[in-house]
Amino acid sequence: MPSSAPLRVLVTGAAGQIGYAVVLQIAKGDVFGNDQPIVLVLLDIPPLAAALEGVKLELQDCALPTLHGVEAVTDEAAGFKDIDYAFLIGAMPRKEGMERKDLLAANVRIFKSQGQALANHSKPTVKVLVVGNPANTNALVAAKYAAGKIPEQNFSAMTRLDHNRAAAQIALKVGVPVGNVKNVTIWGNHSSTQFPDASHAKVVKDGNEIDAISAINDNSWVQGDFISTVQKRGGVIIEKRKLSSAMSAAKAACDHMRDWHFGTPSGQHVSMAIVSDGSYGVPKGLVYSFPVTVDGSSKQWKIVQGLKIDDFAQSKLNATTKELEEERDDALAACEESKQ
Ligand SMILES: NC(=O)C1=CN([C@@H]2O[C@H](COP(=O)(O)OP(=O)(O)OC[C@H]3O[C@@H](n4cnc5c(N)ncnc54)[C@H](O)[C@@H]3O)[C@@H](O)[C@H]2O)C=CC1
Ligand SMILES: O=C([O-])CC(=O)C(=O)O
Repeated sequence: MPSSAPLRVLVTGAAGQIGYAVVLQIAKGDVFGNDQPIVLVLLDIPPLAAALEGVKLELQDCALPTLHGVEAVTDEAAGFKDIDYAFLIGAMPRKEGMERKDLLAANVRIFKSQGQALANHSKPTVKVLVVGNPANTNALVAAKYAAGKIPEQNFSAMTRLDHNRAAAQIALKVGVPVGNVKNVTIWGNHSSTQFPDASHAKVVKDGNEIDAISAINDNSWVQGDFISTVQKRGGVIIEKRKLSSAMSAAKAACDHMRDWHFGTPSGQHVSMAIVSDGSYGVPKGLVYSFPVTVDGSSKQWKIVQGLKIDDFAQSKLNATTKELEEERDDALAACEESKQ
């Protein structure tokens, strides 16, 4: 039987397509465990109040022992009150032919306002995952507007979907189940400049753990199709579904938060976009995807240090850094213009 006090978990955009896919996984214990009670707080915009209420009713109808309460709200102050974890998903998705940074003007205001709401209403220990695009820069904005109240280390943006996509591509190439692949890395922005890096990954093949590079044995693929497939996967899904990834995005959000809550398995790292501390020469303050390990008891992440970066990798790191600097400058200018 559940014993500890319920965690308050906020999902924004809960009436949207990722929201609908994510809430069940959170509510049934996939993220915080089967013996951790939770109260789910669902936030969306006022025109979606009825749809949100419908999601709340369905969650009640799931009869889940871990779900101790569901609140459906359209007011930020109520939504952010005393929360322990925030899945910030609510934002406009891109359509065919757009880059994620084309969403900046529309979405950045949401994250400025939610940064302020976090500062004013949430627990100072709250852990924040930004999914809404452009995710890295939205997280930078939210962290900036919560500064002084919520430590910047508590903010992250989602590159776990890219990480999962990269592991899946390696598994398909080598012919092993995806569970046999670990330690891929996504560097930089959740955009087409990201650098999916197989060079530190390991694969279990025929019962032996070996370097993914040896198992793949095709360097032109590692430096070519592997990278471009992962970089462009979101766009391909939109082309085919006419909607952006939702099932896989929801699963990745749950993976990200589960590892933050419980810690990463020994000997494994995952990719999280977090506020750069200057590691690997990435300018401090950019929200940049790094290889990280998480200690489950302190819930603190650490950037894996000392990975070898060759000239090829460095040029990729530099390109995604440049894009993030431009996004940051555009976002901060847009925040200055919005007078709320
Ligand atoms: N980081 C990543 O890997 C991924 C990010 N995304 C992004 O996630 C976001 C959500 O995608 P979908 O669920 O497919 O979109 P959707 O359009 O189905 O749902 C978005 C929901 O957010 C709500 N919303 C808008 N403004 C809000 C606000 N201020 N407060 C609360 N809710 C608000 C909308 O009313 C809508 O219900 C998009 O920006 C999309 O590009 C999508 C896939 C992967
Ligand atoms: O591509 C998009 O716009 C949605 C997304 O972020 C992804 O699927 O990675």
